[in-house]
Amino acid sequence: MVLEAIRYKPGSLKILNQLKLPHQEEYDEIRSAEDGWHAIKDMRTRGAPAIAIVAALALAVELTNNKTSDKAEEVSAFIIEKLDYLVTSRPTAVNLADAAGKLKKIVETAAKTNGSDGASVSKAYCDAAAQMLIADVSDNEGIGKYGAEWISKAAGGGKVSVLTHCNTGSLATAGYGTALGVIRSLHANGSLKHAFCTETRPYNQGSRLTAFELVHDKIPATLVTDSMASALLRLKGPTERIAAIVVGADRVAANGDTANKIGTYQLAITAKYHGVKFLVAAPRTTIDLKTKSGADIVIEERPGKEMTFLKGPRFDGVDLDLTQVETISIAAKGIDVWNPSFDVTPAELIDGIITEIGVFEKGASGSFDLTAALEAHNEGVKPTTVGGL
Ligand SMILES: CSC[C@H]1O[C@H](OP(=O)(O)O)[C@H](O)[C@@H]1O
Repeated sequence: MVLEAIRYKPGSLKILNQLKLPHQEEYDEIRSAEDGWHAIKDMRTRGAPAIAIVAALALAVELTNNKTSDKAEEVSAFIIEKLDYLVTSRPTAVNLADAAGKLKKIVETAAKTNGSDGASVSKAYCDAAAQMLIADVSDNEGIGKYGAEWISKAAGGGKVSVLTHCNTGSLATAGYGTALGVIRSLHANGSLKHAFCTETRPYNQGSRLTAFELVHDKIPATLVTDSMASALLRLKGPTERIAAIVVGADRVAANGDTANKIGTYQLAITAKYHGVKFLVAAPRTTIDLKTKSGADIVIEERPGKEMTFLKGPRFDGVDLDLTQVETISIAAKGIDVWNPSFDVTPAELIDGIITEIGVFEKGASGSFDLTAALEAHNEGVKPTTVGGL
């Protein structure tokens, strides 16, 4: 059975409540932009691509089930206002802002079309939002293909072991995944020896979500603590040498600096120290050419209680009562808690940026110029797709 974080049909949107995984698989009904905003803010749905798609579809469901106006301009204004609100739910992942910008243009164009009315503007929006769900899966399959080819070529062929951080699979996207999509493609090609995933404190995207996906797909994998990940790169023997670390992204700046889940930067430093390839996997909708470098990326800070409370009511199969959970939290009572959700990895530590159109690598200058690379692609020049520098 395919893992679905998002279930959509015209007029109905359900999201898999990821706060309850892996213990419970429950879908929450999303009926409006407001419902969508809260689902994203609470992290019942998360992952840069999934955030954008859920936000867009939440508004689509609201438009489908609630008549707003017969006037094209009024529906256009309503949609734009709701999109501006949805973008405030989480600031770092650019996919949501990118989607909102594209959807606004579609709606403004529809409203200016001769003979348009409220219904035609609403339909133009809903059709575009629904298309995002479909396009994301095919983008991720392209990321998987190019990423697997690149890693296999860089490793000189044979089976490779790969480490990943956080969750970038079907639970972070419309399906298949980005960095986890690369692991899925390596596995499908018969090129994966072993996958390692980090637990990814404090939300535990790795131990709760990526582990869940790897077990679901029967991919040979081992869960490790965040602090152990670096030591793994020195290990020989049963783990064999890890050929690459592949991670997702929430925002890639024009120079290749990348914001991703907290803990990514230290993995990149370790990879550089041990001569292990470090790759970012993301669709082009995660590349933000307006952000010139990582210094300009806003890093979301989440509530400290996400660090000081155990997730969910169960621990090791035993129901924890609130007193026990409170005890754990008191350990942090009174102390300051800092919980940034992301960090920024400088481009100098990144060997390649895997996208659905190929792998961007640094030029002779030793740096990425994604603006030029994307312009070249638009003129028919494909990025380096296989192999090292
Ligand atoms: C393909 S998901 C990209 C990105 O999103 C995750 O963050 P969060 O779980 O807080 O939404 C993580 O940084 C992934 O790498």
